[in-house]
Amino acid sequence: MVATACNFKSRCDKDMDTLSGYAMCLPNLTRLQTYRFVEHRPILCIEIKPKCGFIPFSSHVSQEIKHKVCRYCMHQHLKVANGKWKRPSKYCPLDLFSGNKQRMHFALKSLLQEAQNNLKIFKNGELIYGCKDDQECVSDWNELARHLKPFFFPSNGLVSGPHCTRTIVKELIHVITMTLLSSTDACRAGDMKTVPVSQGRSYCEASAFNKELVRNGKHKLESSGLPKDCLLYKTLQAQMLDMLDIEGLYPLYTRVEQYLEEFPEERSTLQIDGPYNEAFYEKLLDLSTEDDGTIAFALTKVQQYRIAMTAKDCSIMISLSPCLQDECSEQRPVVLASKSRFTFSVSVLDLDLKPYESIPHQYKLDGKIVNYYLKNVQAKDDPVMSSLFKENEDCTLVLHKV
Ligand SMILES: O=P(O)(O)O[C@@H]1[C@@H](OP(=O)(O)O)[C@H](OP(=O)(O)O)[C@H](O)[C@H](OP(=O)(O)O)[C@H]1OP(=O)(O)O
Ligand SMILES: Nc1ncnc2c1ncn2[C@@H]1O[C@H](COP(=O)(O)OP(=O)(O)OP(=O)(O)O)[C@@H](O)[C@H]1O
Repeated sequence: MVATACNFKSRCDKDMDTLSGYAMCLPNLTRLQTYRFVEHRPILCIEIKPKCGFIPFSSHVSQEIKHKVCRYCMHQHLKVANGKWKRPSKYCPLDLFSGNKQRMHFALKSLLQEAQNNLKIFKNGELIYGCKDDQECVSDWNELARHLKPFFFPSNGLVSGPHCTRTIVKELIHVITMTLLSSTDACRAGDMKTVPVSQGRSYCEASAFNKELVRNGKHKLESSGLPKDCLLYKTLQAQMLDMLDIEGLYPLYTRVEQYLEEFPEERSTLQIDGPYNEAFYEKLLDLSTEDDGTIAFALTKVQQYRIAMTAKDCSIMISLSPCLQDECSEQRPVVLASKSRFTFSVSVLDLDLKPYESIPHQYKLDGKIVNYYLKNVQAKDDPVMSSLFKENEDCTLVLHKV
Protein backbone atom coordinates (compact mmCIF):
# COMPACT_ATOMS: atom_id res chain seq x y z
CA MET A 1 0.00 0.00 0.00
CA VAL A 2 1.59 3.25 -1.07
CA ALA A 3 1.53 6.47 0.87
CA THR A 4 1.02 8.52 -2.29
CA ALA A 5 -2.21 6.65 -2.92
CA CYS A 6 -3.99 9.44 -1.03
CA ASN A 7 -4.43 11.08 -4.46
CA PHE A 8 -7.44 8.76 -4.73
CA LYS A 9 -10.38 8.88 -2.33
CA SER A 10 -11.38 5.28 -3.04
CA ARG A 11 -8.05 4.13 -1.68
CA CYS A 12 -8.62 5.60 1.75
CA ASP A 13 -10.59 2.47 2.70
CA LYS A 14 -7.78 0.08 1.76
CA ASP A 15 -6.45 -2.14 4.52
CA MET A 16 -2.79 -1.95 5.38
CA ASP A 17 -1.01 -5.00 6.72
CA THR A 18 0.44 -3.23 9.74
CA LEU A 19 1.72 -6.50 11.22
CA SER A 20 3.90 -7.47 8.26
CA GLY A 21 6.85 -5.55 9.65
CA TYR A 22 7.67 -4.19 6.20
CA ALA A 23 6.82 -1.02 4.35
CA MET A 24 7.95 0.32 0.99
CA CYS A 25 9.02 3.89 0.72
CA LEU A 26 8.84 5.09 -2.87
CA PRO A 27 9.62 8.49 -4.33
CA ASN A 28 6.56 10.36 -5.54
CA LEU A 29 7.00 9.91 -9.27
CA THR A 30 4.44 12.58 -10.10
CA ARG A 31 6.68 15.17 -8.45
CA LEU A 32 9.98 13.45 -8.89
CA GLN A 33 13.05 15.64 -8.62
CA THR A 34 16.16 13.62 -9.35
CA TYR A 35 19.45 14.47 -11.03
CA ARG A 36 17.51 14.13 -14.26
CA PHE A 37 15.21 17.03 -13.54
CA VAL A 38 16.24 20.53 -12.80
CA GLU A 39 14.69 21.60 -9.53
CA HIS A 40 11.54 23.74 -9.66
CA ARG A 41 10.91 22.87 -13.31
CA PRO A 42 7.30 21.86 -13.97
CA ILE A 43 6.73 18.11 -14.22
CA LEU A 44 4.27 16.24 -16.31
CA CYS A 45 3.62 12.62 -15.41
CA ILE A 46 1.65 10.14 -17.48
CA GLU A 47 0.54 6.92 -15.81
CA ILE A 48 -0.49 4.06 -18.09
CA LYS A 49 -1.85 0.71 -16.95
CA PRO A 50 -1.38 -1.14 -20.24
CA LYS A 51 -2.86 -4.56 -19.21
CA CYS A 52 -2.18 -7.79 -21.11
CA GLY A 53 -0.44 -7.21 -24.45
CA PHE A 54 -0.64 -10.65 -26.02
CA ILE A 55 -3.20 -13.23 -27.11
CA PRO A 56 -2.83 -16.62 -25.40
CA PHE A 57 -0.92 -19.13 -27.51
CA SER A 58 -1.41 -22.08 -25.17
CA SER A 59 -2.92 -25.30 -26.50
CA HIS A 60 -4.85 -25.55 -23.21
CA VAL A 61 -7.17 -22.74 -24.32
CA SER A 62 -10.61 -24.32 -24.80
CA GLN A 63 -12.47 -21.50 -26.56
CA GLU A 64 -11.28 -20.44 -30.00
CA ILE A 65 -12.32 -16.83 -29.34
CA LYS A 66 -9.43 -16.50 -26.83
CA HIS A 67 -7.02 -17.02 -29.73
CA LYS A 68 -8.66 -14.16 -31.65
CA VAL A 69 -9.84 -11.47 -29.23
CA CYS A 70 -7.66 -10.25 -26.37
CA ARG A 71 -8.76 -10.42 -22.73
CA TYR A 72 -8.90 -6.64 -22.32
CA CYS A 73 -11.29 -6.19 -25.26
CA MET A 74 -13.50 -9.05 -24.08
CA HIS A 75 -13.43 -7.82 -20.47
CA GLN A 76 -14.59 -4.34 -21.55
CA HIS A 77 -18.05 -5.70 -22.34
CA LEU A 78 -18.43 -7.37 -18.95
CA LYS A 79 -17.19 -4.22 -17.18
CA VAL A 80 -19.73 -2.04 -18.98
CA ALA A 81 -22.50 -4.57 -18.26
CA ASN A 82 -21.52 -4.62 -14.57
CA GLY A 83 -21.55 -0.82 -14.46
CA LYS A 84 -17.82 -0.43 -13.72
CA TRP A 85 -17.54 1.88 -16.74
CA LYS A 86 -20.19 3.73 -18.74
CA ARG A 87 -18.73 3.10 -22.18
CA PRO A 88 -16.34 0.57 -23.70
CA SER A 89 -12.92 1.85 -24.63
CA LYS A 90 -11.41 1.56 -28.11
CA TYR A 91 -8.04 0.92 -26.50
CA CYS A 92 -6.54 -2.47 -27.28
CA PRO A 93 -3.29 -3.43 -25.50
CA LEU A 94 -2.10 -5.33 -28.57
CA ASP A 95 -2.00 -2.06 -30.49
CA LEU A 96 0.08 -0.39 -27.78
CA PHE A 97 2.48 -3.34 -27.53
CA SER A 98 2.74 -3.70 -31.34
CA GLY A 99 5.71 -1.32 -31.64
CA ASN A 100 4.00 0.05 -34.76
CA LYS A 101 3.80 3.83 -34.38
CA GLN A 102 0.42 4.12 -36.13
CA ARG A 103 -1.13 1.44 -33.94
CA MET A 104 0.48 2.88 -30.81
CA HIS A 105 -0.86 6.32 -31.73
CA PHE A 106 -4.36 4.87 -32.08
CA ALA A 107 -4.06 3.04 -28.73
CA LEU A 108 -2.91 6.17 -26.89
CA LYS A 109 -5.60 8.32 -28.51
CA SER A 110 -8.18 5.75 -27.43
CA LEU A 111 -6.83 5.91 -23.88
CA LEU A 112 -7.22 9.68 -23.99
CA GLN A 113 -10.80 9.32 -25.21
CA GLU A 114 -11.81 6.80 -22.53
CA ALA A 115 -9.20 6.83 -19.79
CA GLN A 116 -10.97 4.44 -17.36
CA ASN A 117 -8.31 3.21 -14.91
CA ASN A 118 -5.71 2.87 -17.68
CA LEU A 119 -4.53 6.47 -18.03
CA LYS A 120 -3.86 9.35 -15.67
CA ILE A 121 -1.98 12.58 -16.25
CA PHE A 122 -0.48 14.63 -13.44
CA LYS A 123 0.97 18.14 -13.58
CA ASN A 124 3.28 18.95 -10.69
CA GLY A 125 1.71 16.10 -8.71
CA GLU A 126 -1.92 17.13 -9.34
CA LEU A 127 -4.20 14.91 -11.37
CA ILE A 128 -5.23 16.92 -14.47
CA TYR A 129 -6.65 14.12 -16.59
CA GLY A 130 -8.19 10.70 -15.91
CA CYS A 131 -10.29 9.15 -13.17
CA LYS A 132 -9.89 10.03 -9.52
CA ASP A 133 -12.14 7.08 -8.74
CA ASP A 134 -14.89 5.12 -10.45
CA GLN A 135 -17.23 8.15 -10.27
CA GLU A 136 -15.09 11.22 -10.81
CA CYS A 137 -13.24 11.60 -14.11
CA VAL A 138 -11.56 14.61 -15.73
CA SER A 139 -11.68 14.15 -19.47
CA ASP A 140 -11.96 17.50 -21.24
CA TRP A 141 -9.40 17.68 -24.07
CA ASN A 142 -9.56 21.49 -24.27
CA GLU A 143 -8.78 21.72 -20.56
CA LEU A 144 -5.97 19.21 -21.00
CA ALA A 145 -4.56 21.23 -23.90
CA ARG A 146 -4.64 24.36 -21.73
CA HIS A 147 -2.50 22.57 -19.13
CA LEU A 148 -0.14 21.11 -21.74
CA LYS A 149 0.33 24.17 -23.92
CA PRO A 150 3.22 25.69 -21.88
CA PHE A 151 5.02 22.32 -22.05
CA PHE A 152 4.72 21.83 -25.79
CA PHE A 153 4.48 25.35 -27.19
CA PRO A 154 6.23 27.47 -24.54
CA SER A 155 6.53 30.64 -26.59
CA ASN A 156 3.48 30.69 -28.72
CA GLY A 157 0.24 32.46 -27.78
CA LEU A 158 -2.97 31.20 -26.23
CA VAL A 159 -4.64 27.88 -26.93
CA SER A 160 -7.75 28.32 -28.97
CA GLY A 161 -9.90 26.18 -31.17
CA PRO A 162 -10.19 22.47 -31.75
CA HIS A 163 -7.29 22.50 -34.20
CA CYS A 164 -4.89 23.69 -31.52
CA THR A 165 -6.20 21.16 -29.00
CA ARG A 166 -5.69 18.34 -31.49
CA THR A 167 -2.15 19.54 -32.27
CA ILE A 168 -1.22 19.53 -28.58
CA VAL A 169 -2.75 16.09 -28.01
CA LYS A 170 -0.82 14.81 -31.02
CA GLU A 171 2.41 16.17 -29.55
CA LEU A 172 1.63 14.45 -26.25
CA ILE A 173 0.95 11.12 -27.96
CA HIS A 174 4.20 11.43 -29.93
CA VAL A 175 6.23 12.08 -26.80
CA ILE A 176 4.59 9.18 -24.90
CA THR A 177 5.25 6.83 -27.84
CA MET A 178 8.91 7.82 -28.03
CA THR A 179 9.48 7.39 -24.30
CA LEU A 180 7.73 4.01 -24.32
CA LEU A 181 10.02 2.85 -27.13
CA SER A 182 13.16 4.31 -25.58
CA SER A 183 15.94 2.20 -24.15
CA THR A 184 15.74 1.46 -20.43
CA ASP A 185 19.02 -0.32 -19.99
CA ALA A 186 19.29 0.65 -16.34
CA CYS A 187 16.25 -1.56 -15.73
CA ARG A 188 17.59 -4.93 -16.80
CA ALA A 189 15.40 -7.98 -17.17
CA GLY A 190 18.03 -10.10 -15.41
CA ASP A 191 19.03 -13.49 -16.80
CA MET A 192 15.51 -14.52 -17.64
CA LYS A 193 15.33 -16.44 -20.89
CA THR A 194 13.01 -14.74 -23.32
CA VAL A 195 9.66 -16.06 -24.45
CA PRO A 196 9.44 -15.73 -28.27
CA VAL A 197 7.11 -12.79 -28.85
CA SER A 198 6.15 -14.22 -32.23
CA GLN A 199 3.98 -16.79 -30.45
CA GLY A 200 0.26 -16.21 -30.82
CA ARG A 201 -1.33 -13.67 -33.09
CA SER A 202 -0.09 -10.10 -33.01
CA TYR A 203 -3.44 -8.38 -33.36
CA CYS A 204 -6.85 -8.61 -31.81
CA GLU A 205 -9.90 -9.05 -34.01
CA ALA A 206 -11.93 -6.76 -31.75
CA SER A 207 -9.47 -3.85 -31.94
CA ALA A 208 -11.14 -0.81 -33.50
CA PHE A 209 -7.92 -0.15 -35.42
CA ASN A 210 -8.06 -3.61 -36.91
CA LYS A 211 -11.76 -3.32 -37.73
CA GLU A 212 -11.12 -0.03 -39.50
CA LEU A 213 -8.42 -1.65 -41.65
CA VAL A 214 -10.69 -4.54 -42.54
CA ARG A 215 -13.45 -2.07 -43.44
CA ASN A 216 -11.00 -0.32 -45.78
CA GLY A 217 -10.18 -3.57 -47.47
CA LYS A 218 -6.77 -3.97 -45.84
CA HIS A 219 -6.25 -7.02 -43.76
CA LYS A 220 -2.58 -7.05 -43.01
CA LEU A 221 -2.03 -5.47 -39.62
CA GLU A 222 1.50 -4.29 -39.07
CA SER A 223 3.35 -5.08 -35.91
CA SER A 224 6.79 -3.49 -36.22
CA GLY A 225 7.93 -5.27 -33.08
CA LEU A 226 9.20 -3.58 -29.95
CA PRO A 227 12.87 -2.70 -29.41
CA LYS A 228 14.24 -5.30 -26.99
CA ASP A 229 15.58 -2.69 -24.59
CA CYS A 230 12.35 -0.75 -24.05
CA LEU A 231 10.09 -1.08 -21.04
CA LEU A 232 7.09 -2.29 -23.05
CA TYR A 233 9.11 -5.23 -24.38
CA LYS A 234 10.33 -6.14 -20.89
CA THR A 235 6.81 -5.87 -19.50
CA LEU A 236 5.47 -8.06 -22.30
CA GLN A 237 8.18 -10.64 -21.63
CA ALA A 238 7.14 -10.84 -17.97
CA GLN A 239 3.46 -11.09 -18.98
CA MET A 240 4.26 -13.94 -21.35
CA LEU A 241 5.50 -16.06 -18.47
CA ASP A 242 1.83 -17.02 -18.50
CA MET A 243 2.57 -19.68 -21.10
CA LEU A 244 -0.18 -22.16 -20.26
CA ASP A 245 -3.05 -19.71 -19.88
CA ILE A 246 -5.17 -19.92 -16.73
CA GLU A 247 -6.87 -22.98 -18.25
CA GLY A 248 -3.59 -24.90 -18.35
CA LEU A 249 -2.41 -23.43 -15.07
CA TYR A 250 -5.45 -24.16 -12.92
CA PRO A 251 -4.94 -27.98 -12.82
CA LEU A 252 -1.31 -27.36 -11.77
CA TYR A 253 -2.51 -25.05 -8.99
CA THR A 254 -4.86 -27.85 -7.88
CA ARG A 255 -1.88 -30.25 -7.84
CA VAL A 256 0.03 -27.87 -5.55
CA GLU A 257 -3.06 -27.47 -3.34
CA GLN A 258 -3.49 -31.24 -2.97
CA TYR A 259 0.17 -31.60 -2.09
CA LEU A 260 -0.10 -28.86 0.53
CA GLU A 261 -3.16 -30.51 2.03
CA GLU A 262 -1.10 -33.64 2.51
CA PHE A 263 2.10 -31.90 3.59
CA PRO A 264 1.11 -28.51 5.06
CA GLU A 265 4.51 -28.13 6.70
CA GLU A 266 6.07 -27.91 3.20
CA ARG A 267 4.42 -24.54 2.51
CA SER A 268 7.39 -22.50 3.67
CA THR A 269 10.05 -24.77 2.08
CA LEU A 270 8.22 -24.41 -1.23
CA GLN A 271 8.32 -20.62 -0.75
CA ILE A 272 4.63 -20.28 -1.60
CA ASP A 273 4.44 -16.95 0.24
CA GLY A 274 8.07 -15.97 -0.26
CA PRO A 275 10.67 -14.94 0.64
CA TYR A 276 11.08 -13.75 -2.92
CA ASN A 277 14.84 -14.06 -2.95
CA GLU A 278 17.55 -15.46 -5.22
CA ALA A 279 16.46 -19.08 -4.57
CA PHE A 280 12.88 -18.21 -5.53
CA TYR A 281 14.08 -16.46 -8.69
CA GLU A 282 16.34 -19.43 -9.64
CA LYS A 283 13.33 -21.74 -9.73
CA LEU A 284 11.63 -19.51 -12.28
CA LEU A 285 14.23 -19.84 -15.01
CA ASP A 286 12.81 -23.05 -16.43
CA LEU A 287 10.46 -22.09 -19.25
CA SER A 288 9.62 -25.63 -20.37
CA THR A 289 5.95 -26.44 -20.75
CA GLU A 290 6.37 -30.25 -20.74
CA ASP A 291 4.54 -31.50 -17.68
CA ASP A 292 6.51 -34.31 -16.02
CA GLY A 293 3.78 -34.73 -13.40
CA THR A 294 5.93 -33.40 -10.55
CA ILE A 295 5.07 -30.91 -7.86
CA ALA A 296 8.21 -28.96 -8.84
CA PHE A 297 6.88 -28.40 -12.38
CA ALA A 298 3.45 -27.36 -11.07
CA LEU A 299 4.96 -24.96 -8.57
CA THR A 300 7.31 -23.34 -11.11
CA LYS A 301 4.39 -22.68 -13.47
CA VAL A 302 2.23 -21.31 -10.65
CA GLN A 303 4.93 -18.87 -9.54
CA GLN A 304 5.67 -17.82 -13.14
CA TYR A 305 1.95 -17.19 -13.58
CA ARG A 306 1.91 -14.94 -10.50
CA ILE A 307 4.73 -12.87 -12.00
CA ALA A 308 2.86 -12.68 -15.31
CA MET A 309 -0.31 -11.54 -13.50
CA THR A 310 1.67 -8.84 -11.75
CA ALA A 311 3.09 -7.59 -15.05
CA LYS A 312 -0.41 -7.63 -16.58
CA ASP A 313 -1.67 -5.30 -13.86
CA CYS A 314 1.30 -2.97 -13.32
CA SER A 315 1.44 0.70 -14.30
CA ILE A 316 4.07 2.58 -16.25
CA MET A 317 4.89 6.11 -15.08
CA ILE A 318 6.47 8.48 -17.56
CA SER A 319 7.79 11.68 -15.97
CA LEU A 320 8.69 14.56 -18.27
CA SER A 321 10.35 17.84 -17.49
CA PRO A 322 11.07 20.56 -20.08
CA CYS A 323 14.72 21.31 -20.74
CA LEU A 324 16.56 23.78 -22.92
CA GLN A 325 18.94 22.60 -25.61
CA ASP A 326 22.09 23.62 -23.74
CA GLU A 327 20.91 21.85 -20.55
CA CYS A 328 20.71 18.46 -22.20
CA SER A 329 23.70 16.25 -21.55
CA GLU A 330 24.37 12.67 -22.59
CA GLN A 331 23.54 11.41 -19.10
CA ARG A 332 19.95 12.48 -19.39
CA PRO A 333 17.60 10.84 -21.84
CA VAL A 334 15.80 13.46 -23.90
CA VAL A 335 12.67 13.28 -25.99
CA LEU A 336 11.96 15.84 -28.66
CA ALA A 337 8.61 17.40 -29.51
CA SER A 338 8.17 19.85 -32.43
CA LYS A 339 8.74 22.99 -30.38
CA SER A 340 10.14 21.70 -27.10
CA ARG A 341 12.30 19.03 -25.52
CA PHE A 342 12.02 17.05 -22.28
CA THR A 343 14.22 15.06 -19.99
CA PHE A 344 12.31 11.98 -18.94
CA SER A 345 12.23 8.90 -16.80
CA VAL A 346 10.15 5.76 -17.18
CA SER A 347 9.29 3.66 -14.10
CA VAL A 348 7.05 0.74 -13.22
CA LEU A 349 4.55 0.77 -10.35
CA ASP A 350 2.62 -1.83 -8.42
CA LEU A 351 5.02 -4.72 -8.63
CA ASP A 352 3.94 -6.50 -5.47
CA LEU A 353 3.51 -10.15 -6.44
CA LYS A 354 -0.10 -11.26 -6.96
CA PRO A 355 -1.15 -13.68 -4.24
CA TYR A 356 -1.14 -17.43 -4.75
CA GLU A 357 -4.72 -17.48 -3.40
CA SER A 358 -6.02 -15.34 -6.28
CA ILE A 359 -5.61 -18.15 -8.84
CA PRO A 360 -9.10 -19.73 -8.39
CA HIS A 361 -10.57 -16.22 -8.76
CA GLN A 362 -8.61 -15.75 -12.00
CA TYR A 363 -9.93 -19.05 -13.30
CA LYS A 364 -13.56 -18.15 -12.57
CA LEU A 365 -13.21 -14.62 -13.93
CA ASP A 366 -11.69 -15.93 -17.17
CA GLY A 367 -14.73 -18.15 -17.68
CA LYS A 368 -17.12 -15.27 -16.95
CA ILE A 369 -15.36 -12.88 -19.37
CA VAL A 370 -15.32 -15.38 -22.22
CA ASN A 371 -18.87 -16.63 -21.69
CA TYR A 372 -20.25 -13.12 -21.48
CA TYR A 373 -18.47 -12.19 -24.71
CA LEU A 374 -19.62 -15.28 -26.57
CA LYS A 375 -23.24 -14.90 -25.51
CA ASN A 376 -23.69 -11.16 -25.66
CA VAL A 377 -21.18 -9.79 -28.13
CA GLN A 378 -19.99 -12.33 -30.62
CA ALA A 379 -23.45 -13.78 -31.15
CA LYS A 380 -24.83 -10.31 -31.92
CA ASP A 381 -21.74 -9.10 -33.75
CA ASP A 382 -22.09 -6.96 -36.81
CA PRO A 383 -22.93 -9.43 -39.59
CA VAL A 384 -21.13 -7.19 -42.11
CA MET A 385 -17.88 -7.50 -40.14
CA SER A 386 -18.25 -11.25 -39.83
CA SER A 387 -18.76 -11.62 -43.56
CA LEU A 388 -15.78 -9.34 -44.25
CA PHE A 389 -13.59 -11.55 -42.07
CA LYS A 390 -14.98 -14.56 -43.82
CA GLU A 391 -14.35 -13.06 -47.25
CA ASN A 392 -10.77 -12.32 -46.28
CA GLU A 393 -10.22 -15.84 -45.07
CA ASP A 394 -11.70 -17.27 -48.26
CA CYS A 395 -9.75 -14.95 -50.54
CA THR A 396 -7.15 -17.13 -52.25
CA LEU A 397 -5.22 -15.88 -55.24
CA VAL A 398 -4.96 -18.66 -57.83
CA LEU A 399 -2.32 -18.23 -60.54
CA HIS A 400 -2.87 -20.05 -63.85
CA LYS A 401 -0.18 -20.66 -66.43
CA VAL A 402 -0.88 -18.70 -69.60
O1 LIG B 1 -8.42 -9.08 -13.17
P1 LIG B 1 -8.43 -7.74 -13.82
O2 LIG B 1 -7.78 -7.77 -15.17
O3 LIG B 1 -9.79 -7.14 -13.82
O4 LIG B 1 -7.48 -6.77 -12.98
C1 LIG B 1 -7.84 -6.20 -11.70
C2 LIG B 1 -7.90 -4.70 -11.89
O5 LIG B 1 -9.01 -4.40 -12.69
P2 LIG B 1 -8.89 -3.77 -14.16
O6 LIG B 1 -9.23 -4.89 -15.11
O7 LIG B 1 -7.52 -3.26 -14.37
O8 LIG B 1 -9.94 -2.71 -14.21
C3 LIG B 1 -8.10 -3.99 -10.57
O9 LIG B 1 -8.06 -2.60 -10.83
P3 LIG B 1 -9.02 -1.56 -10.03
O10 LIG B 1 -8.67 -1.74 -8.58
O11 LIG B 1 -10.41 -1.99 -10.36
O12 LIG B 1 -8.67 -0.22 -10.58
C4 LIG B 1 -7.00 -4.35 -9.57
O13 LIG B 1 -5.77 -3.84 -10.05
C5 LIG B 1 -6.92 -5.85 -9.39
O14 LIG B 1 -5.75 -6.16 -8.63
P4 LIG B 1 -5.87 -6.53 -7.06
O15 LIG B 1 -6.75 -7.74 -7.04
O16 LIG B 1 -6.45 -5.31 -6.42
O17 LIG B 1 -4.44 -6.82 -6.69
C6 LIG B 1 -6.77 -6.57 -10.72
O18 LIG B 1 -6.90 -7.94 -10.46
P5 LIG B 1 -5.80 -9.04 -10.81
O19 LIG B 1 -6.44 -9.90 -11.82
O20 LIG B 1 -4.59 -8.37 -11.35
O21 LIG B 1 -5.54 -9.72 -9.53
N1 LIG C 1 5.67 6.12 -6.35
C1 LIG C 1 4.55 6.69 -6.73
N2 LIG C 1 4.55 7.97 -7.13
C2 LIG C 1 3.40 8.56 -7.52
N3 LIG C 1 2.19 7.98 -7.52
C3 LIG C 1 2.13 6.70 -7.13
C4 LIG C 1 3.30 5.99 -6.71
N4 LIG C 1 2.93 4.75 -6.36
C5 LIG C 1 1.60 4.69 -6.57
N5 LIG C 1 1.10 5.84 -7.03
C6 LIG C 1 -0.29 6.18 -7.35
O1 LIG C 1 -1.13 5.40 -6.51
C7 LIG C 1 -1.92 4.49 -7.29
C8 LIG C 1 -2.01 3.16 -6.57
O2 LIG C 1 -0.78 2.52 -6.56
P1 LIG C 1 -0.62 0.96 -6.22
O3 LIG C 1 -1.61 0.19 -7.06
O4 LIG C 1 0.82 0.61 -6.31
O5 LIG C 1 -1.11 0.98 -4.72
P2 LIG C 1 -1.52 -0.19 -3.81
O6 LIG C 1 -1.58 0.41 -2.49
O7 LIG C 1 -0.61 -1.35 -4.10
O8 LIG C 1 -2.99 -0.51 -4.24
P3 LIG C 1 -3.59 -1.90 -4.62
O9 LIG C 1 -3.52 -2.70 -3.40
O10 LIG C 1 -4.98 -1.57 -5.07
O11 LIG C 1 -2.74 -2.42 -5.78
C9 LIG C 1 -1.20 4.37 -8.64
O12 LIG C 1 -2.11 4.05 -9.68
C10 LIG C 1 -0.57 5.76 -8.80
O13 LIG C 1 -1.50 6.68 -9.37
